Amino acid sequence: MKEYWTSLASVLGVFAFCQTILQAVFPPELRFATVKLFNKIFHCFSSYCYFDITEIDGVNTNELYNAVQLYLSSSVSVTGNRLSLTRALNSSAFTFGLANNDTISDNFDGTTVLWEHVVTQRQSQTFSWRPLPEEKRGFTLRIRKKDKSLILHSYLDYVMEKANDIRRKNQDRLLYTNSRGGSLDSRGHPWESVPFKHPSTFDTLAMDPDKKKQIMEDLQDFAKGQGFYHRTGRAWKRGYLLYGPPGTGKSSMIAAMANYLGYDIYDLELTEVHNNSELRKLLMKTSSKSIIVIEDIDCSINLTNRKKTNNGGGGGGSRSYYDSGDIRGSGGGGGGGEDGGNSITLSGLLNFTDGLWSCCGSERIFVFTTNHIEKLDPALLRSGRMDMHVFMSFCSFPALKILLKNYLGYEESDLDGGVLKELEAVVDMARMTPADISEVLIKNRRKKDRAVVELLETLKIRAERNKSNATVRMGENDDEEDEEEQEKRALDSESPKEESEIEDNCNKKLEQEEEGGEGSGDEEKEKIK
Ligand SMILES: Nc1ncnc2c1ncn2[C@@H]1O[C@H](COP(=O)(O)OP(=O)(O)OP(=O)(O)O)[C@@H](O)[C@H]1O
Ligand SMILES: [Mg+2]
Repeated sequence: MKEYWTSLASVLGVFAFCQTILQAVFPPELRFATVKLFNKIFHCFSSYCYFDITEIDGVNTNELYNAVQLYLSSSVSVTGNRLSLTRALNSSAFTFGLANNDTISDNFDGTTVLWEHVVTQRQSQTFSWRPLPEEKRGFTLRIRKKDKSLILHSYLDYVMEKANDIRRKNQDRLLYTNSRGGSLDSRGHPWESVPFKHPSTFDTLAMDPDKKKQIMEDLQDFAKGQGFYHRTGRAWKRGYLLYGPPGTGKSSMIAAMANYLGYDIYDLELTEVHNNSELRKLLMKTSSKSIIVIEDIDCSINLTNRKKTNNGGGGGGSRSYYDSGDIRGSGGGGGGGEDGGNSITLSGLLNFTDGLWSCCGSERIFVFTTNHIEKLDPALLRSGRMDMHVFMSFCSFPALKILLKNYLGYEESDLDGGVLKELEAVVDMARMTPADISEVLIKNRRKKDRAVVELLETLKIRAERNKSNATVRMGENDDEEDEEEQEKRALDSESPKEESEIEDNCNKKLEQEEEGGEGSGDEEKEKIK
């Protein structure tokens, strides 16, 4: 044993001596060149090639390093013995990482590669504009020389793509706003973000199931359509215009879209943007896989400064949500179309949605919402800008069934056939929005039977009122101001008088029900189970 230690000490001694001689005799440049030469000779005889992916590239963070770290986290969590664990800000999951100087192999297209996580102490602090971490981190990728040209690029693309998927899955989606009015944050970003936690989904959205399915399929086709858009020479983006009366679910639909696709939302407040170039900068700072939203586009800026098309009374071309019913044509008037000190032009907005700049980045959805489609310039509505126009209407019978299920847990079979028929008969004529209907249901959610009775009463009264309004209107001449007033009344929530009428009717009905169904024959049978 003693001999062993003596020989080890002498070997180390000789090694240290040689090193001192080398350092003393050879200048650093020569030493460096010698090491390089040895490395070269070693690599000539090795059948592998190595790629270093450092955490910091110059002074910038290397995106590939983060991607590799995330990518490997999915496989090391299964195989590794000693792992590092992190949870990023806004993340809803833990990330496993390869421990320092540990290795892991991976398979791609039948080829095995080896990853090593290399961590070394950074030598003396060199000058830098920003403080660098004390440790130098990086990954070394080892690939067989013969496989290099075959897989390197596709493998790294695959790693990046997988990492993005993992990031999206782990991370809470974000809702961005430009409400700071053009000022930038410390990292030069014009957007502020908060975690996006809106619970609306396509399941909770009350609308015609066929229309819903069509939108969901369209979104799916878009998300999977990279190849298609590339082949057809189109920018990978899609525009949706959601229009309809207030409270019909336009904003809820945007949230459902984001939740469905897992995209972030950029809520663009146009009134906070001062000019076209600012608008362009905002666009450039959005990420792919996102939905860019402009709500109430007709109120944001004056959008008729390209050409006036729709003033002067509801001619054939203008559409509005009233077209589907029996009311009027054009909204006329400026609404909120004041410039308000900002100089965004319609052409600026058109370029934003469909100009050359709109293609920087990819996989983006533009959604505009409005209560008054007839006020928008047709240029904004054309395909390519707004590819799909979705009319969010008053509550229909299929939509009502969805609300009953979501709010009261009632399936169609849980309700009496007679009640269902009555609901179906009045719901269209009542022209109530899903927001109004959900309010009735929320109010009575502890007493489900009462909720249905009250809903039915409310619908009946609204339908009756609309019917008599329509009759009066048919008798009068079509004075525009008059119509506007009636429209307002139709959209108003029920008056106090109406409310007490509904209350009385409900109480009467429920009392009769409690009495045990002796009373009014047929009507009494039409009760909720
Ligand atoms: N189609 C719908 N399905 C389910 N809930 C709805 C629907 N429409 C409205 N609601 C309910 O009404 C509330 C208001 O809806 P939302 O904000 O989406 O309406 P909107 O069309 O965007 O209105 P506005 O035009 O005033 O912005 C939501 O919180 C939601 O609960
Ligand atoms: Mg809205």
